[in-house]
Amino acid sequence: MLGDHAVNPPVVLAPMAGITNVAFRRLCREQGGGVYVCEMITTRALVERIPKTLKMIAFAEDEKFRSLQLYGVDPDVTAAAVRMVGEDGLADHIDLNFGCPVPKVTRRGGGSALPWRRKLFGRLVRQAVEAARPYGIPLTIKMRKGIDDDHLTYVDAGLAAQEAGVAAVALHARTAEQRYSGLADWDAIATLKQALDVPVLGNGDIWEGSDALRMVEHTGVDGVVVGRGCLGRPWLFADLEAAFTQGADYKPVLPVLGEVSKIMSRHAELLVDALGDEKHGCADFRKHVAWYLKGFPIGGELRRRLAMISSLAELDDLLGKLDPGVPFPVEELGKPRGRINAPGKVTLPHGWLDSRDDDTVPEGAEMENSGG
Ligand SMILES: Cc1cc2nc3c(=O)[nH]c(=O)nc-3n(C[C@H](O)[C@H](O)[C@H](O)COP(=O)(O)O)c2cc1C
Repeated sequence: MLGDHAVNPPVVLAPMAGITNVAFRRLCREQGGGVYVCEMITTRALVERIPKTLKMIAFAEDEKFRSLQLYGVDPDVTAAAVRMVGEDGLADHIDLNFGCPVPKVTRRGGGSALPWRRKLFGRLVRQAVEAARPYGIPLTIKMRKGIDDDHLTYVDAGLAAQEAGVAAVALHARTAEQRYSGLADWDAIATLKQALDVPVLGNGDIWEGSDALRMVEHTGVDGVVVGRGCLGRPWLFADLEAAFTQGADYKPVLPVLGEVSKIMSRHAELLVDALGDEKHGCADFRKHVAWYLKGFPIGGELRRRLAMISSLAELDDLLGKLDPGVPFPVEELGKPRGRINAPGKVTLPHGWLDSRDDDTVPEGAEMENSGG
């Protein structure tokens, strides 16, 4: 379906803006096999060759299946971006983002707002697939259930994407209104799987290997997409591989604090390497500290100093103060982490919900900046 897979069914690292850069992808790849998607790239910024955007699509030389997520609203700009990826050989797989719920995206009609405008959505996906075809690049989409419970789109959008010729469809089984709150609706994933012939990937609330097994059993999906579960736990990919290889007999391998420290150190080193210097690498690493240490009994002062590190030597010095033998806090298993924000009304362009069949591109729809 998507390149060669070391793991069956395939495991995909969900694109996460600000997280899934070349350093984090390498860290995860060192743990297990899978498809690792880079941060979201805005189509307009790509076609305009904005240097910051081009830098974001850096792949490591040994990254065999280079996977890119594009965000666009205008079918012509998106098709141009896809052609550019093909012509310049920038990636081996393109995913289109129809899941982003943040106001700066949905108020322009993008991300999770777009599938509601079914003609525009269909045209965009069709043009993108056609643009990717000559280069043999598989194109997938990632979407939410819909805008809210009264405006669900996932079955229609899945069918339209299938007709347009996508290689697979991923569903984050929440509405945009839910953001990251509540539980993902795995029944919706099962419904989509029943409705489509192309492979369906399930996304939402995989915190442990056992969750992935349950999702596959419950929904029949062809693969799983994992987001927040690997924040501070890149070894989740080793667990997922073990779970899919060993089935119900699998037992998670839980690292002691000394092993977590080693992974933290490695992550920071990779970030310094990827971002060019200690200042930027260490600043980027700070947001990961709380995720790595969640639940471990560590004093507040040490935790605070770790979250403010500015050099690798300082990080190693502070990590050296931790007791390496402290066992993994098992009470944290299965608990949500990362972004868990409350539901909120979705900001949409004026009159968006009243005209499903309007296929004009909203004015100012294409964003200039990638990420966020
Ligand atoms: C920090 C963060 C950034 C995200 N950025 C993107 C993004 O750029 N593109 C996208 O399709 N989804 C993005 N997502 C959503 C995830 O890909 C995923 O769909 C969501 O977290 C649900 O999966 P999970 O329950 O495994 O976390 C982001 C999520 C988080 C937490």
